[in-house]
Amino acid sequence: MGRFSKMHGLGNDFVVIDARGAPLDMTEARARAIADRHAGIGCDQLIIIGEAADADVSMQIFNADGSEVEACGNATRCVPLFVGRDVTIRTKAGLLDARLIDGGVSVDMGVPRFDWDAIPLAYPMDTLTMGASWEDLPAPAAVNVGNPHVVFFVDDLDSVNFDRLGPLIEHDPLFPARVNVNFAQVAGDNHIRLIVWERGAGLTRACGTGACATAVAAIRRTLMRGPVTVTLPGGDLLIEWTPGGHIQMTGPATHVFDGEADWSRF
Ligand SMILES: N[C@H](CCC[C@H](N)C(=O)O)C(=O)O
Repeated sequence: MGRFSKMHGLGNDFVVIDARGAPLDMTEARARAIADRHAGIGCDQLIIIGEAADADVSMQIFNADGSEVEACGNATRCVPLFVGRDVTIRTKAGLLDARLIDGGVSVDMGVPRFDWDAIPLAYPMDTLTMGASWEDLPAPAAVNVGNPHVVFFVDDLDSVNFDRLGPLIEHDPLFPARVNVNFAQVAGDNHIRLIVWERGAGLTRACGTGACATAVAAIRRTLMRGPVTVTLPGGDLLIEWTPGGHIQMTGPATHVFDGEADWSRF
């Protein structure tokens, strides 16, 4: 039997497995089965905490479709709560520092990247205002914050057909690694409303890396100076970034319950 914790960051929910001392051979199929909300435990992402030679812990991230990915902002905020102290985390995207603060967690999410081949895109293109369009959406920005994001700034977020445009753009051949699709509306000085169709998970109640990518794109486009409050369906994140620097993301993390499961059954 293996122990796990059910956790979430603003409603973006996770099954977090402690594999320190007991490495777990996770496959895409097994991750998909665990994440399944009908036949499994159910989550947006499956998170495996392991040992690391160069950090306090390692973190593996699997989307609900089973795909293993590089970064997950909301889950990164859950790790210090799970471990019980401030931690440096080894991820596929690099080393991340996460520390407990009054009422939440603050994470250094590293330096964003903007080159077309760092997003990645299938061919060279400006990533501040992309030369690509989908139906009546405006030209987006693209940002890599450990994982790939495309950001559309729209005038009326509530009029966007997320369920149609989300998967259409996620799977567009312009994005050889697929992409997380961010629909953003400027809501005031240093305030953005955001809804994210996540790569490998669909619409979620929050996306931490999406909030980072969107705030960075807004500052790059001089729509605001920051720090930026990003309001997602599940609540608010504070994103701080100045060009050339690291992104600092601050927000809540929630532990819901602990459980046990026989992973060989999935
Ligand atoms: N769907 C993302 C991973 C989870 C990101 C999100 N849950 C967050 O909080 O950053 C991807 O495929 O890159």
